[in-house]
Parts: sequence; structure tokens; C-alpha cells
Amino acid sequence: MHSAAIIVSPISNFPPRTYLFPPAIQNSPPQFSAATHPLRKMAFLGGLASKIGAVASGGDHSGAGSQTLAEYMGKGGANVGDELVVLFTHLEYACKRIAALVASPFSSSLGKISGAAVGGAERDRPKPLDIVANEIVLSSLKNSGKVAVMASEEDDAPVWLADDGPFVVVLDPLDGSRNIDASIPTGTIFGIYKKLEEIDHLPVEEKSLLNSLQSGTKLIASGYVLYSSATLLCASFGSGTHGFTLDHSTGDFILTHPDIKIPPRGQIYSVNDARYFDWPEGLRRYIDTVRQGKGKHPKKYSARYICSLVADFHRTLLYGGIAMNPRDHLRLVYEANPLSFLAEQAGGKGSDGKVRILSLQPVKLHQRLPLFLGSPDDIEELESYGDVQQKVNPGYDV
Ligand SMILES: O=P(O)(O)OC[C@H]1O[C@](O)(COP(=O)(O)O)[C@@H](O)[C@@H]1O
Repeated sequence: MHSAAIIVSPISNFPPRTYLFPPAIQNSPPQFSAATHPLRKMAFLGGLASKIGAVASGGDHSGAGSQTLAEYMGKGGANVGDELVVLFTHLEYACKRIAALVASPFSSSLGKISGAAVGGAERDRPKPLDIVANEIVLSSLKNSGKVAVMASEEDDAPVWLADDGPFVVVLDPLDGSRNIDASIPTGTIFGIYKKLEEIDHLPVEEKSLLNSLQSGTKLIASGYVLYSSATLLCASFGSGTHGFTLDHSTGDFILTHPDIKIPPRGQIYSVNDARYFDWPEGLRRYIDTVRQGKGKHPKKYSARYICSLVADFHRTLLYGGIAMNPRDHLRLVYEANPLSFLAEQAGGKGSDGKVRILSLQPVKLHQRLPLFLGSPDDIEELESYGDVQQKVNPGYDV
């Protein structure tokens, strides 16, 4: 959390113009023939990549590999309404800028906390990269004219943007940025609500807060953008969860993973298990059991943990199993609700270890909680162990 007004010095190193495409390709020299022109090659590869993605995702692929996100949202597709299309166009643009930023030579230095040694709560302090990402999204959402309030993990309080904006956006602009030095994937997470018209008469501070504290059951859309070997935007508008891969040759997000269905059961658990000795007995027993293949699924589970929520969640959505953080660390409003909405829309579950995440009424903007996301059978089995929430949360150095 920080005040959005603090812009620290390394940002001045950030180039004023963010290139979406490599400069060499933007100004491609004339000696290339039509057949060997880099743009043509990239377009071909982009199309190929979309098709490969579509094949890899399994399931019904009608439209996969050719439909853009804008087309999907439009009248010939999900028909989500013009106002939401405008909002999304601006959000997409912001995420493309963040994608370019995290892939740039500046990301490593912007990813470092300046000043004192890192440790404990210090570890969670925002880095310049988080702050720039936050500013990028804020400016895009403001320009959209469609957002009344934006509540960001990086800000102490929600920001009121436009009286006539029909939507409320909650988000974590850049999750996992502590990994950026090692070029490990990062992500943006967002949730969208309708503005509560009935409280329009309240003072700005009050209505900003109440609009942002809506229950997850009121989400009209949510999504994440994964910045990895591919930049992938996964979204749900309340009718399934769909993945769109950024085609760098055109700048479009292309539908590559239509109607993602999480496997009912996986064989992977994802958790920071260096915390094993801080876990309650139930969670230890659960992990010990599935590791040995002695749970309801008679196979030994494997572990995968990137320590980057969007990446760990994305893998879980595709392969099944559980992605978890059993301590009070992740935020209900910005992370748990939007990702639980996506999990449920894909046939999965989001739980705090006891109850459905979406059933929780947020009481504080930056409320933290244990989070378990994944395959329905795995989540149910985990919950049956009862005691899975890590209550000891000493603050960790790394
Ligand atoms: O230290 P832990 O408990 O493994 O937490 C790691 C998690 O924290 C995060 O880095 C998010 O932390 P922040 O919200 O403080 O950035 C996730 O990406 C990751 O899943």
C-alpha cells in the first residue's frame, strides 16, 4: 500500500514512450522482401501460436485462434455491452504497457526497493515497478470515462474517478513483482462491479469505500493478465472463463483458450512448504497424505510453486490441483474474489479453507485471508481436514 502521489526517482529512467513492438520492426528497413519481412513472419508466427494454444487447451475450439477479445465481447460474441467494451479496451491497453514494461531493460532496477535492507514487512513494500504499473492502470481507467471508483492494492484508499462512470474496478496492478529480477512471471488481477447507484448521495470517501467493498457474488467480470513467455489475458463475464493470448505482431488479444474447464481433480499442489512447521496439524496431514498418494486420489501428488499468484493460479486452472497460500497474506478484495470468480466460472472452487470465498463480505479494503483455489474435488478433500488455515504468520524475510 502507498499513496499514489509518491513517484520515486527511478521512474524518470522509464522511457516516455513504451514500445509494444521491437523498434527494429516498427521501422523495418526496406531491404526485406514481402516474403521475408519481419512483420509478415511475426504475423505468421502469431497466428501459428494462437492455433497451437488453441489445440493445447483442449475442448471445443470454435472461434479459437481467430477472434480478438474485442470481437468476443462485442455484439457477435458475448455481447457484454458497449460500456464494458470501452472499459476493457482501456484496461487491455494498460496491460500491454505493463507487459512492455516488465519485459524492458528497466524492469530489474524498477523492481528493487530503494533504501534500507529488505526484511519482514519491508519485503511487502511496493517497488517503483508496482507504483508505475498502478499509475498506468489509473490513467487508462480515468481516460475510459467508464470507471467511478478504482481501488488498488497499491493505494491506501480507493480513488474516485468519474461521477457518471457505471463501473467499479478493484485490482492488484502487478502481483509477484518481487520476482522480477529473475524474470519470473508476474500478473495483473482485476475485478469489476457495477457502481451502487443507491449510495450516490453519500460523501465521496464513503461511497468510494462502500462501492469497493462489494461482495464477490456481485462481480460482473474479473480477470488476470499473465506476463510470461506469452502475455495472456484470462477473463470471465459470468459465462465461462476464457483465455486470450497477446499477438505481438498485431497488438490484439486472440481467443486461444475458450471456455476453460479446470479438471475436477488434479495431481499438483502449490504452496510455500518451507512454512510447514508454521502450518496447523490439518494442513500438514493433508499435504503428507496427498504426497504419498494416500488421499482420495490414489496417485502421489507433485509440488509446483512459482511464488507468483497469477502464474500459480493459471497453471492450476489448466492442469488442476490446488494453488494455496494458507496464511493471512493475500487480499480478499483484489486477489481472492476476482480469482475465485474465475475458478468458479471454470468449474473450480475458491475457499478460505472453511467457506466459499465469494460468500465473504469484505469489511476492510486491504483485508487478508488464507486462500485455496483449484479443482473442486481437491478443495473439498482439503476442507475435510478442518484445520488448514495457518494462524501463525510471523512475517517472512523471503
Ligand atoms: O511469501 P508467500 O507466503 O509464499 O507469498 C507469496 C505470494 O505473495 C505474492 O507475492 C503476493 O504478495 P503481495 O501481494 O504482497 O505482492 C504472490 O504473488 C505469491 O503467491
